[in-house]
Amino acid sequence: MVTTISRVRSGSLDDPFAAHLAPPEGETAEERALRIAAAQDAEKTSRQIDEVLAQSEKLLNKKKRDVKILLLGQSESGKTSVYDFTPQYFDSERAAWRMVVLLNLIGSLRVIVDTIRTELAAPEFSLVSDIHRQCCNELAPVLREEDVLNALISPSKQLSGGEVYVRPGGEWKTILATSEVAQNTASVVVSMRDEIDTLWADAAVRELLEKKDVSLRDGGGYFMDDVMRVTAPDYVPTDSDILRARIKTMGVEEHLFEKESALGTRGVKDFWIYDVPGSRGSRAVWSVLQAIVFLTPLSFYEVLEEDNRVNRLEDSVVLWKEICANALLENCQIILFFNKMDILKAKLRSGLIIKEYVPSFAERENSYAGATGYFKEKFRAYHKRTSPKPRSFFYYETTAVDTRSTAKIIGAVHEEIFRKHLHQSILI
Ligand SMILES: Nc1nc2c(ncn2[C@@H]2O[C@H](COP(=O)(O)OP(=O)(O)OP(=O)(O)O)[C@@H](O)[C@H]2O)c(=O)[nH]1
Ligand SMILES: [Mg+2]
Repeated sequence: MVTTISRVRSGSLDDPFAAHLAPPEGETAEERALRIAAAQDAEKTSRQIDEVLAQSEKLLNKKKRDVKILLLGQSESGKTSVYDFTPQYFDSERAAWRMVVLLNLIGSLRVIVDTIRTELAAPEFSLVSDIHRQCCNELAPVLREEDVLNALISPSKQLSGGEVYVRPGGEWKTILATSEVAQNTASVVVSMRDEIDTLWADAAVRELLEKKDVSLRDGGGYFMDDVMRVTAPDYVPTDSDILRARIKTMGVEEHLFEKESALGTRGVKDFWIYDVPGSRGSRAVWSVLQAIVFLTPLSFYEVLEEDNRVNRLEDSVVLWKEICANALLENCQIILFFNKMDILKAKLRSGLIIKEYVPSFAERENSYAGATGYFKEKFRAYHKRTSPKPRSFFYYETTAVDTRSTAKIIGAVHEEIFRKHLHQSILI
């Protein structure tokens, strides 16, 4: 979940672009230990991702004449969503996605059961009673299935921490679709569907969740309102279920996006899209790319989940400059997507005042056009200033969850990338 900061933190910070990663003032020894432990965890995850990427590099090198596009952007920027609009892509995979939906459902159920148990353990008057305790006990076998499935598909237990990570390459889909263990999980959930639904429909439970500020609806992976539908024995996920389902990829995910055989002159055949979770990919992979699609939400009003002292937009800008300046990428097209524009519009409608977060925005028009125009110029200026040699600046405003408009934009982007690639391979 993302925390919202109320204001720019101190007068000395001009705006998010100027803020820095220094430890907070007055940090206690305990806070310091926690911060260092978190950094070490992140380092470990990043090392594992690098290993996967090193393997991918070999794969990439075999695809010399194909077009290779890397999706980049901080965690949660929309990299995976932006290519999720091709329904045919999912057709063979619905059995696996059914399991992801069920896993997401169990995840929500776990949050509910934990909240009830905590309340039951509290000494004072409680909203829930022994009936709920019994209900939670009955549901324990369902909750256990979460670990069972995670053990089946997660490459590392330590990394999962309540969230499901899978290895890249789609192998997990085959496992989920075909393994007996997964089939058994589905049967356990199906056999308890009435109990799950009853618990979710319980007024006291709803009141408790509200009182404890437990919001299950944020983000993807929310299926509680569809319990009876998604736990039907013959349930097959719809496209929109698949888009909503949430699973994290550990390492790079490779998609063969489309056969460009009609355009396949001079052996240029396919478009490969690489989706790397988190923000940074391996530098070695960069040298073989034709294009990077760089995603950033304009979330100047938010701080990073992993470090609440760093503004999210500032973090994106740091990465943007690094990408633009990198010598390995000097021939690579970099295409900027301002994503989650639906959220920005909604925030502005509900009264967001930009200059309260970005003082340098000053008296410019506090509107969607004002915001996108201002930040576009910032990104363009960094692009121009840091690129090793001149190159065009490509920029789009996107709402990745709006699949139809995104499909159009991606189509245009591919055409542009393809044209440049063809041009270059003729020159070589
Ligand atoms: N409202 C809205 N939500 C979006 C948009 N793009 C993505 N999301 C949601 O934001 C969340 C994160 O999107 P992902 O595509 O998983 O982000 P990611 O960049 O792949 O994240 P990692 O894999 O963790 O690096 C998901 O719940 C998406 O449904 C958008 O344009 N608008
Ligand atoms: Mg992703």
